Amino acid sequence: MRTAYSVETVRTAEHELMSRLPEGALMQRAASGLATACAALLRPGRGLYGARIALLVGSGSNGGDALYAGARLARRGAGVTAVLLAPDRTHPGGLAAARAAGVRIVEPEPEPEPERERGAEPPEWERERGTEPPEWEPGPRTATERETAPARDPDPGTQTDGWRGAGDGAGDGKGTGTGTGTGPGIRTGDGTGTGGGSGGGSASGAAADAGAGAGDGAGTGAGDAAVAAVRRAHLVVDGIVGIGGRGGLRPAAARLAEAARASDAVVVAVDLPSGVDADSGETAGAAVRADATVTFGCYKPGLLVDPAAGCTGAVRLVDIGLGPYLPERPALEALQHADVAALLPVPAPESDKYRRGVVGVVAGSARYPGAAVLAVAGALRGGAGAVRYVGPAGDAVVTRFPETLVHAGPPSDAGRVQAWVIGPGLGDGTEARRAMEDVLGSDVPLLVDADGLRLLDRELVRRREAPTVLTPHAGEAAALLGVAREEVEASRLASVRRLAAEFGATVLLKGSTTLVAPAGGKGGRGGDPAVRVNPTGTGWLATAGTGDVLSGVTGSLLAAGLEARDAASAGAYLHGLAGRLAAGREGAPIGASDVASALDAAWRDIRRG
Ligand SMILES: NC(=O)C1=CN([C@@H]2O[C@H](COP(=O)(O)OP(=O)(O)OC[C@H]3O[C@@H](n4cnc5c(N)ncnc54)[C@H](O)[C@@H]3O)[C@@H](O)[C@H]2O)[C@@H](O)CC1
Ligand SMILES: [K+]
Repeated sequence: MRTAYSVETVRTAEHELMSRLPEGALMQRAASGLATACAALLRPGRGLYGARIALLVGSGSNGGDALYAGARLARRGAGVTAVLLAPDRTHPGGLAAARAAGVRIVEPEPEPEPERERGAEPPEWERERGTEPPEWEPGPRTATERETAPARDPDPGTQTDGWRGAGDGAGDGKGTGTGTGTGPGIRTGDGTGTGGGSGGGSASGAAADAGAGAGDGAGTGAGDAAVAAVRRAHLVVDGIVGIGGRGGLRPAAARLAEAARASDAVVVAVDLPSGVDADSGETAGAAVRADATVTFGCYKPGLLVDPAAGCTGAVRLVDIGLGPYLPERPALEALQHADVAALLPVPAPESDKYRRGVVGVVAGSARYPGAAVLAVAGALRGGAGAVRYVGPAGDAVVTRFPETLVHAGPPSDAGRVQAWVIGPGLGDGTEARRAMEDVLGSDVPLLVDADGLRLLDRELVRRREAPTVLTPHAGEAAALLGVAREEVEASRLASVRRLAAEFGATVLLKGSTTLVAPAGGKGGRGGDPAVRVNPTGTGWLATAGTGDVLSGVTGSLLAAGLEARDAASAGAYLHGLAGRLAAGREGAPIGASDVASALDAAWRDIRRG
C-alpha cells in the first residue's frame, strides 16, 4: 500500500521526530537523499566533475534542502550555482554550507512591474503583497551576480554524458535516468508499471553552453545570471517551495521554471514540484514541471492526484525516519498488487454460483445495446458466480455471452441478486426511470453509472441502507455537483469528497487519476477511511465503452461480497491493469471489448504478485 499524508500530519510527525534528534539532523537526511538522487540522475555510477547544477532556492526549508544537497554535490566535483529567490530570507545554515562548499550564489533580476489594463484585477500573487511580507520577491537590491566563491566549472567545454532516458513515451526527450525509473513504473513500483522502456535522449550541452552573457529569451534582461545558470545547467533543482507553499509560482520563479523546462536540463523537484498544492493536488497558477521528484518521509496527496501529479515526473521517496510518527490512517492511499490480491474473491472448494454472488446488470437500450454487452462482459470477469441481465438488449447479450441469465424487467422480478449495476446505455425513458426506482429501493449494494447518474434522486440515495457506489467521470460529477467540468478536473480530490459526502455514497471519480472516496467522504479526517487513488490507469483507456466494463467488474466484486470502497478500488485497479495489458508495453489503441478480454490476464498478474 502506498500512503500519502496531509501537510498538517506531516508537520506534526516531523515535529515529534525532530524533538528526538540533534538540531538539523532531519534536514541533513533529506539533503543526503536528495543529493544521492541527483547524482544518480546525472551520471549513474560516475563522478560529478563537469556536471553543472542550478539550484532554485526559495525562502523556506525546501530551499535549505536544496542548498545542503547542492553543497554535497559541489564537494563531489559538480559546478553548482544557487539562485536565491528570496535573498534576505534564504535558509542561513544551508546558505553557509553552500558557500563553504564553493557554490556560486546569484540572484535573479528584479521583476518589471506587470502591465495591466486600467481597472483590471491584480493577480493573486500581487494581491497577497498587502497582507504578507513579500518574502518571495526577488529582493530589493539590484540583481548583480554576487560571486562569493570562484566559479566551479571545472570542465566547461566538455559535454556530459547523455542521460539514459527511461521515459514512458510521454516525455519531452529529457531522460530521467534509469535510477529513478519512470512515470507509471515508478508510481506503481510494484510490478504494475509498464515503465522502464526506452525514450529519453541525450542532454545536449551545446546549446546550454552559450554562457552567461547570452540573451536569455525568457523575459528577463540580457545577462541575467540566474536565467543563464539555469540554461547552462545539466540538472536544475527546484527548491522554491515545499509543503509550505501557497498558490502558484511567483513571476520570477515561474520564469526560471520555464527556462528550466525549455532547456535540456533534468528538473528535479525537492519534496514536491513548487506551485502545486500538497494536500489537494490542485495547481493555482504556474507550477514547476519536473522530470523527477524526491520526496521526504512520506508521499503527499498532491504527488498522486492530477493535475499536480502530472508535474512530478518519476517520484522517489526518501526515508527520513518519519514512519513511526505517522498515524495509522493516511489521507490517501494507493493499492498495490498485494493489497488487491488480498481483496479479490477466490472460490473455495464448496463454492457454488450462488454463494459466489449474483450480480444484476440493468443496462443498454434499443439504441445502445452495446453498453449492455460491455457491462456484462465486465461483470462476467469480476468474480461473481452469475450475471443476471435485465433490459431490452437481452438478445445481443446472450448472443455474445450465452452464460448470462437474461430478463426483460423490471429488476425486482428478475430473481435474487447480491448487487445491482444500473446505468450504462440506459437512456432516460420511462422504463429506465422505473428500473432506477426499483433498484434504489433494493436492499443490496447498488452501483450507478452513466445514464443512471442523471436519474439519481439524492435523497433516495442518502436514505438507502445498503451501500451505493457512484461512478461518474468528470462531466457527470460536474452535473451532480452543479459546477463546471473544469472545476471538477482542477479539484478532483475535493470534488470526489464532496460528492461522497452529499450523496452518502462511495464515489469512484474516473479520469486521469481515478479516485475512490468512501461514503461520508472526508477521507483521512473525522475518522473516515482514506480516499483511494488508482495507480494502474493508462491514457489508452480513454475510449468509448470502457466505463461500462468498469461498472460491470466493480458490480461483480460488490456481489462477491467486497465492501464498497474495496470493490470500487479493486475494480479500478483490475480495469486499469487490463487496459495496460491490452495496450501492450509499447502502447496501441484498444477498444472496450479488448479491456474486458484482458481482465482475466489482469487477475492472473495480480495473483502472481
Ligand atoms: N521540517 C523538517 O524537519 C523538514 C523539512 N523539510 C523541508 O522543508 C519543507 C517545508 O519547509 P517550510 O515550512 O519552510 O516551507 P517551504 O520551504 O515550503 O516554504 C515556505 C516559505 O515560502 C513562502 N511561500 C509560500 N508560498 C510561496 C510561493 N508560492 N512562492 C514563493 N514563496 C512562497 C512562505 O511564505 C514561506 O516563507 C519541506 O517541503 C521539505 O522540503 C525537509 O528538510 C525534511 C525535514
Ligand atoms: K520544491
